[in-house]
Amino acid sequence: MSQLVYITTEPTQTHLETKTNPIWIHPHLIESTDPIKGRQFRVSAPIPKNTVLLVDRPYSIIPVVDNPTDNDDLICSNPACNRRAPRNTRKTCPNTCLGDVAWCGSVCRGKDSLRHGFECGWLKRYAVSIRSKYGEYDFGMLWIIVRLLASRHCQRLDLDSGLELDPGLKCNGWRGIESLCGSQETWPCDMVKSWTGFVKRYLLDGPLLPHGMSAEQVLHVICQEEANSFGLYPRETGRFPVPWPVVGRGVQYAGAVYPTASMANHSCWPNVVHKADENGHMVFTACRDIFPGEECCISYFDLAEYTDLTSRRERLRELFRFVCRCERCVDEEPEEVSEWIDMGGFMS
Ligand SMILES: C[S@@+](CC[C@H](N)C(=O)[O-])C[C@H]1O[C@@H](n2cnc3c(N)ncnc32)[C@H](O)[C@@H]1O
Repeated sequence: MSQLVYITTEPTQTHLETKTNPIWIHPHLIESTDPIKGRQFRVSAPIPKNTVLLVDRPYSIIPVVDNPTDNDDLICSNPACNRRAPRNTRKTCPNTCLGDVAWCGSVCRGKDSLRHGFECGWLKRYAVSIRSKYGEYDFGMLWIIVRLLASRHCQRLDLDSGLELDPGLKCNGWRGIESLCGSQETWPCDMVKSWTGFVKRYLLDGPLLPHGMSAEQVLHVICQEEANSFGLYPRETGRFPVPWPVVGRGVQYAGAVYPTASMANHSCWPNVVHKADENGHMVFTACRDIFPGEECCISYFDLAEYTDLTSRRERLRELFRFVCRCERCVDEEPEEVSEWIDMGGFMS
């Protein structure tokens, strides 16, 4: 059922540093489909430990920091940069739309003017009130959606946003966003209802947000974003067995949607670790030797924090609403639970 999709050259330092190169995929990384998990990555030939398997750039990325004015972790808003914007050298929005919006310098601010122009009025009008009314999580979710729409806007105008489509890569650009899993059926009715309200209040097509999509389409994008977005942390996620002494992945500094990296399924015994580089590009690295035909999985959470089967499954249920069917969980589960899940039951 698997097909070879990606043929690329070997990664080079120059490639990893190039901002216009949308993504890099190891030639032995292939896409296939699993009847339960959906799309997945597999390898077609042996992959030695420590090999870089994927470098993907975000289609939408937002900073996630407390007190942006005091924080050196704020990222540059220019998608072609996304480096840290230290407080003493950063440039802010002349329209003072939001303290979390910054650029590492005036060159990046100038290059990002079209993309930021799409979000600026919306942020100025709604950011403070959404934050105070609904809190940081919902504000972040809505801002990621606005930034997805902003990237789509730039891509449609065919401007040099650094997000241009490569015809050989079906997961890149807005087409990649459209291919993400997640729909109204994935999420409980009360969440979908609340998101429907958000769309009507804050995300409708209009002069403030000229995206040309219907409310139903925007709601679908939220359902996809919630099933696929990544938190960015200063240290890698997914080493197992957990090294001793335990070193956590650190404090989240950004949230992002990666069209290709989103194809990776979760395992509680992952063979791939993931971490964003200094440009916010998501890098997948083999954390052990991987054999031909094996699935490549990352961990969606910090394995040092959730150790037993129940807490791991509960975490995934909370975050993504699925029952983990990775090798480790299936091995650890009592037989009657396994039969119940196979019959379509859901763990509560
Ligand atoms: C980020 S997407 C991964 C790619 C996805 N399989 C696809 O088809 O696009 C996350 C979704 O994949 C599925 N998934 C990922 N890991 C899984 C696992 N360990 N067990 C069961 N389903 C899994 C769940 O449906 C989850 O909501």
